[in-house]
Formats: sequence, structure tokens, C-alpha cells
Amino acid sequence: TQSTRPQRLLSAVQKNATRGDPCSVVRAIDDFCRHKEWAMNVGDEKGCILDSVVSEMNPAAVLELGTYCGYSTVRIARLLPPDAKFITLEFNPGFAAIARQVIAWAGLEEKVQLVEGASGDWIPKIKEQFGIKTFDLVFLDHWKDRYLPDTKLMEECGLLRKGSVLLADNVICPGTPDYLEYIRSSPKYESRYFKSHLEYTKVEDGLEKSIFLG
Ligand SMILES: O=C(NCCCCc1cc2cnccc2s1)c1cc(-c2ccc(F)cc2)cc(O)c1O
Ligand SMILES: [Mg+2]
Repeated sequence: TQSTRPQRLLSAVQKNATRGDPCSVVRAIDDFCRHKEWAMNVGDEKGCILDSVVSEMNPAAVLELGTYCGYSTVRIARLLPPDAKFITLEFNPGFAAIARQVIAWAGLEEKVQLVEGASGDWIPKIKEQFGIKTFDLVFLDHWKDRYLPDTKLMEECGLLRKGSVLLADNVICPGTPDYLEYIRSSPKYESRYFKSHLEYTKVEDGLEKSIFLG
């Protein structure tokens, strides 16, 4: 039977990365996706911007929407303080199964809770299911047409507090025009665009960092 791209990505991690070494997992995925087979990880260039936002915040509670193979999950988890809570949501069971193995190879399975399902279904349940009051950081990297409705849903569910940061991938490519329009014009947010490139390409893309003002 044919292997899937995520399976081939996992094989590259198991072949080229050192167990328990998150940086070697990140490097192995970037090498594979740059030289062998493109995949929709946030990548090394935008990944450095993600790293700087996470390091600057030292967040106690993080939500990632869109795990895929766990690349950004590993990038974030490796920088979190010991008792931080980190939830990552993945819709596709095949992707989730691969991500669990990538996260385990990095030795970070204790720091991450991977939940399978749709953001619209899970966001209203997070408070009670995981004992989380509010998130300090949300990384949006899932269906691009869900960024806006899910942001409004997180507001309604009281998951954001004054100072919570939303960091959104792909605001240019594939693009999230309704989200950008909302977040840049809303008095409830202070936004800044970090210009970069679509992972492993020369195409423009970027991250939008938005601070919830309450
Ligand atoms: O679609 C992208 N990411 C979303 C897929 C995850 C689906 C989920 C839905 C869902 C719902 N609820 C909970 C969890 C989840 S996970 C994506 C696509 C490109 C891209 C692809 C082709 C191309 F030519 C140029 C760019 C680049 C990227 O960086 C991406 O992130
Ligand atoms: Mg993305």
C-alpha cells in the first residue's frame, strides 16, 4: 500500500533525528520538506518568528489549532515552561496519528495534549474538559475560513483575557481575508503583520500577531 506524505515525513524524522532532541526533529522535517517533499508545516522562516513570540511570552496556557504532523507543536512545546498547559487540535485522524509519533520522538509527549476533532466543536468545551481559564497564546494554523468564526467563538467562550495573543499563519497564502479585515479593524485587538514567505518557497506569506485588549 502507498505511504502518505505524513508517513514519509515521520520516517525521515525517525531516520535523521535524535530521540529526545526537539531541535533535531525540527531540522529533519525542514530538510525533508525543503529537499524531498514540500509539506504544509509553518517551516523554518516563519518558525523563527513563532519561536520569538513564544519565548517573549513564556505562556502558561497555549492552544494550537491545526497540528498536522506536529512540527509547530514541537517548536512551541520545546520552549514552554515546565508546568505550562498546551492543547493542540487536529481534525484529521491520520495526521493526528503521525503527529503523536513526531511529538513522542522529540520527547515532548508529556508537555502536549493532542485532541482530535473540529475546532468549532471543541472550543466551547475546553474550559470544562481541560480546566483552562484563558489562553495566553493561540496559534491559528487550521482551515483558513475558520480563523474568524473560531476567534469570535473564543471571545464568546471567555477563552481570551486582556493581553492574550493570537498568532495566525498563512494570512497571505493561502490567505485569510475576512480574518485580517476583522482583526485589523476591531478596537478589541492591536495587530502587527510579520512579513515572511510560504514555507520552503519564495512566495510571500506572513504571520499576523494580534493582542486581545479585552
Ligand atoms: O490548509 C492549510 N492548513 C490547514 C489544514 C488543516 C485542516 C484542519 C482543520 C481543522 C479544524 N478543526 C481543528 C483542527 C483542524 S486542522 C495550509 C495550507 C497551505 C498551503 C497549501 C497549498 C498551497 F499551494 C499553499 C499553501 C499552507 C499552510 O501553512 C497551511 O497551514
Ligand atoms: Mg500553515
